[in-house]
Amino acid sequence: MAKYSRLHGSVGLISLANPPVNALSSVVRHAISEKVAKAFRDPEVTCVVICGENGVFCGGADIREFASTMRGPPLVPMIDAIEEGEKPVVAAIEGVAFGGGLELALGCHYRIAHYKARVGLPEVTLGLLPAAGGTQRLPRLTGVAPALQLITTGRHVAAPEALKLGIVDQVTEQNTVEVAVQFAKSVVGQALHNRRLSLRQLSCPPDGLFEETMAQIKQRARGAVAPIACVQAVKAAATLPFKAGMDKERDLMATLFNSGQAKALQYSFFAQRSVAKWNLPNGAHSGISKARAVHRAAVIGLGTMGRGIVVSLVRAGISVIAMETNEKQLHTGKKMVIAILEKDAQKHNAAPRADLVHFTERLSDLSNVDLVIEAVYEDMVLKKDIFKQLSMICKPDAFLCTNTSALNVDELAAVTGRPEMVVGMHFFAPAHVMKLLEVVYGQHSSPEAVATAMQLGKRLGKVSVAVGNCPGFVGNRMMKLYVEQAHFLLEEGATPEQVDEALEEFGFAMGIFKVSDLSGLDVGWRVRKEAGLTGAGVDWKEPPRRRQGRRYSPLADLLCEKGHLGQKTSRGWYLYEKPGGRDPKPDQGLHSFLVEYRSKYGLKARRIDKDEVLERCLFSLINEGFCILDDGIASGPEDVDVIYVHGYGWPRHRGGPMFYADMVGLSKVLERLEFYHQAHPDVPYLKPSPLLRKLVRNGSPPIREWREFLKRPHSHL
Ligand SMILES: CC/C=C/CC(=O)SCCNC(=O)CCNC(=O)[C@H](O)C(C)(C)COP(=O)(O)OP(=O)(O)OC[C@H]1O[C@@H](n2cnc3c(N)ncnc32)[C@H](O)[C@@H]1OP(=O)(O)O
Repeated sequence: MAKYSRLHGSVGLISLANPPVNALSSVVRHAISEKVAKAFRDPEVTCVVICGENGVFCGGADIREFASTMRGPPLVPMIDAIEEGEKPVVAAIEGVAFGGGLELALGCHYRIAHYKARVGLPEVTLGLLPAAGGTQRLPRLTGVAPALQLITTGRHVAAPEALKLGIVDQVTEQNTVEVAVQFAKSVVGQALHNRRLSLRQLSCPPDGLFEETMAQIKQRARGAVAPIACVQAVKAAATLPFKAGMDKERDLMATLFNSGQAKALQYSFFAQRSVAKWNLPNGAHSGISKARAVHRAAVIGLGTMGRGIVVSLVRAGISVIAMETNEKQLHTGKKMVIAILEKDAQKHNAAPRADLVHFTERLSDLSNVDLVIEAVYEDMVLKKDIFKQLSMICKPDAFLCTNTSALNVDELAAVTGRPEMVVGMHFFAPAHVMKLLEVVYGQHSSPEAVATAMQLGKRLGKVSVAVGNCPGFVGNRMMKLYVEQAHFLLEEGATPEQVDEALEEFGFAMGIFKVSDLSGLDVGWRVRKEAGLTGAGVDWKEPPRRRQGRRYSPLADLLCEKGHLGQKTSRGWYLYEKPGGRDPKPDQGLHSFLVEYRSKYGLKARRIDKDEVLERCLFSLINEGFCILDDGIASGPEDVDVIYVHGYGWPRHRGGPMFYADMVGLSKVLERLEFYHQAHPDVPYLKPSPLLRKLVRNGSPPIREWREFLKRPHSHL
């Protein structure tokens, strides 16, 4: 809704009141239309100010309404009516003016923003375009190039930048509404013609701007259609009269609005918010569990992961003790951490925050920290030794966290005298860049420990998801099967290029073999050795290409044995021009190696099409996602999807693996898994999960109803 009052006798003040973000629901749109008409009718009112209650102007259209038939007055005529009015209307922007909120402000004749406010048109991130005149008015205000950049990326800008771009007329550090009211009174009687953006002429955009932008977008959008429609709409602003541009904007929006991509992106928006409201099988949940403040933290191990974690903590203003026993690693780690912090400082024109980090070789220096994150390499014996020592050295109420990506958190907790204070904090490399954090609760982790790790993740700017303890947790447990299928496809006749091409066409930023070359083939090799799948622990009585009773491909192990570890050695699944090279080229040597390998094991190469690549790789991963839900390791499909979108390069416009399964149709996923399981009985994880079967039996309910089919958590609290 929106409230109306009269200030100083002549100023009509309309306040949007729809907490928490004053979204433009049908009720709000109705109220705004009514209040604007009332102010325009009132002969005592000479000017109008539109603001939002509770320090937020407006978070845009109400996204929840998109799933049903849109009711209430549409935005376009409402905004047009404001612009056409004969009394000056001023938008007083606090907090945010996003999407329809900014479009509403663009319909006003003036915009005053608080210096901390942000404005933007993020519709593209929801699979849409700004269809309430945003694509037509913004270019007329800022010029075509800046508008094109903002609309195609959805980037938000802070008030000072908005002022430079001409989006707002004034920025204030004082009470924005009061400043806007005074401003509105001061412009009464001035001509409004020039303030109506729809009447402004656009200056010619630079030559080739649209072609270049379109080419860049096609390259980086990975199949997303909304950015392309955004370019077309802005081009219409630059080439057509306002009214015709509005028609084009409306037509383009009509094609996007009901698209699968828009549904996926809107699902992702809410999924990301839902994971913050975590709940555990024992009944603990975010609503009742209090986090403890972390003032001082420590990171053990200054390899790639440790360094990134230190940087993330410092960026959040937390003082850190960075501990590393290897002198050379300590030296290199320190240099790299300081270099990143200095680069940050340069970027923000501020002093480096290196004073927040203390580097040490002594574990005993950690006696007074609130929370420790162990980030040494994946060796259970080493980690146990560290946790035993930490348990004795750290103050009794310090949380002990491990950055393990797959090892048993309970086993580590068991060697400490405080298992309730132990949780996993699984960061993704590079930790100062990647958004995802899996917070792994063990059998004994206290709600306070989980809440503290989740809260710390939020403070570090991460998307944190609480997950249960099992080998690989959620992300890596699913990933393992996807990687295995890709290796099997090579055995059966595919090349790394064919597999990667299919995955990249699907929307992954990089195919699985390119990712493997980038991270180093030795990472998985070490894990497989630990698991007894290769190296000294193997039971050689088993037939070749079988381990622990099931199909196994030793292809990656053989490459590792040859020293082909990926980019760092210039050879892996691809060829690189030099060690550390980034540009993968097909490797004829690798192709010959595959031919020899198949011939050695009597495997007949066959043609494998893209559909099979996608089904084998993605459906096996999805099937494991259903098992994870059934096991209670993730509390809902949104958790799995958020992990895959933010940590594993799953294309956001496809929502995530579980959302994708819903889109494809659960019965189709089940039918294809049954087919592949029959064809490959020695791959047990292709057997459809009981949860998937149960959902299909129950008529394949939409994803938002899946939680009703999961085992209910039992409260032990
Ligand atoms: C006819 C088609 C027209 C389309 C034009 C549009 O306007 S499309 C919408 C464009 N707007 C956006 O994309 C903004 C989305 N929101 C945000 O970026 C952020 O929520 C925020 C406004 C910057 C606030 O961030 P903050 O971190 O403070 O809070 P949350 O993100 O946690 O949000 C709080 C709750 O509000 C819900 N919510 C936010 N925006 C909307 C919205 N536009 N519509 C509906 N609901 C919204 C959000 O889901 C949170 O809800 P909870 O139930 O508390 O989880």
